[in-house]
Amino acid sequence: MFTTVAAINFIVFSSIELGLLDSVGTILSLGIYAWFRKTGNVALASWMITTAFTALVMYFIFMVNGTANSFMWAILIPPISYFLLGKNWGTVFSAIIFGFCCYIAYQLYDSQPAVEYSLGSFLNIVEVSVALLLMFRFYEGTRSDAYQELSYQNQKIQLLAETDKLTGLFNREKFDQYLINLMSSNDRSKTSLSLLLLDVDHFKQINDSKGHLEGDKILKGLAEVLQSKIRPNDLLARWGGEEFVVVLPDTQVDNAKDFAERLRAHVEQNTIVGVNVSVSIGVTQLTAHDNIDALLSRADKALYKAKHKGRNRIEVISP
Ligand SMILES: Nc1nc2c(ncn2[C@@H]2O[C@H](COP(=O)(O)OP(=O)(O)OP(=O)(O)O)[C@@H](O)[C@H]2O)c(=O)[nH]1
Repeated sequence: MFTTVAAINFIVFSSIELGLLDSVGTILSLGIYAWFRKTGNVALASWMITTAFTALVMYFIFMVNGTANSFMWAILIPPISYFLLGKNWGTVFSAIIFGFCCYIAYQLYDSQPAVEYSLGSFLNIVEVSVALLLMFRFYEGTRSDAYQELSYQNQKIQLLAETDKLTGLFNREKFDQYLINLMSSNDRSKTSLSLLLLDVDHFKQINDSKGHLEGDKILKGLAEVLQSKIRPNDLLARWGGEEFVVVLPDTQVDNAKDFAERLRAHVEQNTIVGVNVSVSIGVTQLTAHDNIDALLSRADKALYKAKHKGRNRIEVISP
């Protein structure tokens, strides 16, 4: 920008002084940029640019004594200083430049100069307008890029916060949240909602004989099997350890029992990553007066019953 303005001043106005001033601006900008590329010191480069630009603008306004719409150049200081130095120093630099303009304007007011409108006045308006336009375009670009990046990172954090790392299923927090929402949604889904609590049998023995890593693979494999068996509206989550929970909306307990039996049989009849495993499942249904704890406690009792009765089976506790 300085180079263009310097050329205009040298060629159009034949003004050595203004041309030199803008050449100093060009040299300073290039010097600071080169220094920044070498050191990567953003903070100091921002200070140097803002200070140099503010000083040059003040000197220019002083030199032409506020004539020819030279005050326009002061408008560029707030966007530059706020963007590069932040809220506090942006305010300081803006106050300095506007205070300085008021001072010069006050002198002019006293001396009551003739109103003049020259090619210089016009070019000052054009140059500052173009600079402002480019500056705000750049700011908006960086703002929307930052916003997009932030949204993306937020989504990632949200996903991490509600996902179980090993299986990729929803975790217990997400499960709680989902169930609370579902239970408060409407009465019909409230009372026809069933829940399965599923636990791998003798998993400690599997871990002991095959190793913890193999145990992890089995949990992952089981999660995939369960996921492939549920409906799109059902929710499968890892309850913790070797326990999984399945929420079946719009499902009466008899249907939930049949589904649980099919799941159990499927696991029994197929190997998971080459290992024979079995699961026990506790089944129950939500009542109109249940809260989450009461519902889960019933499912847990049903699961305990299944374990107690020999494992690899399902047990139902109806409300
Ligand atoms: N590999 C692996 N093991 C886990 C994980 N979470 C819990 N476990 C193991 O799961 C086993 C659960 O053991 P128990 O609670 O005694 O239950 P169990 O051996 O399955 O016996 P029953 O439930 O009574 O049939 C423990 O050995 C835990 O270390 C995990 O993320 N990965």
